[in-house]
Amino acid sequence: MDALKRQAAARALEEVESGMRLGLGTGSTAKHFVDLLGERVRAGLKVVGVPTSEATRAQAEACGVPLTTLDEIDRLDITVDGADEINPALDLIKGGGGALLREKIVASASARMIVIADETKWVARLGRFPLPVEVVPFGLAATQREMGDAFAKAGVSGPMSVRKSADGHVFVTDGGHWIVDVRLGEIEDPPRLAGLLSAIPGVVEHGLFIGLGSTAILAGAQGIRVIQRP
Ligand SMILES: O=C[C@H](O)[C@H](O)[C@H](O)COP(=O)(O)O
Repeated sequence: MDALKRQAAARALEEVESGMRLGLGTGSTAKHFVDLLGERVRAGLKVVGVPTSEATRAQAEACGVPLTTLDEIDRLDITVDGADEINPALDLIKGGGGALLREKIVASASARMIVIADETKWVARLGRFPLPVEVVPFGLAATQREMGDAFAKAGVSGPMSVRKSADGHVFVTDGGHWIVDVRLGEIEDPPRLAGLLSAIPGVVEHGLFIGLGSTAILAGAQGIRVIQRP
């Protein structure tokens, strides 16, 4: 599986040209991209990156990829990032690694978002992967009640759990927030659910990426598929 992730990352690197401003994703697949990008940078490629997490920042710095921020430049050419699920509309579930907030800000500031993944991430309908929802710790129970109402309006339901780290403590995002993972099963109308969740005050962001993915690069046993958003 790791070899497939690296193949998808290598194919995405073919889209990168000198002078580009890049969004650098987070997770085990995006990590391959940053690694391969670092090799090209050390060989002379001129790019600048905006990392989507502190983990990616540390990796990019170690690889020698020059970094900037969205305060210093206004637009990015391409963001390359992984996903937890990808559907045929190239809508995504992201946030399995907890980086969804910065990932969405960076993808939104990019002319193109290239999603890299192994074939197992491709699904007919989003929702098998628990939907991550980033929340403010204050008023958590009230926020979860409103989330439950939003799920009911969107025709889905499922148990919610506050994400824990391996050490048993509550997982805290780079932004200082918590993540509620929701096991919904198939989501019939992801754009509608995305809108309902975004309207809840205690929800900082959610892992539904609607209309952001431009291209998906999927690596599988039969080779690589490149899919453009319809
Ligand atoms: O928060 C994490 C990100 O959304 C990741 O891009 C996503 O979870 C996919 O990660 P991986 O490539 O490790 O499966």
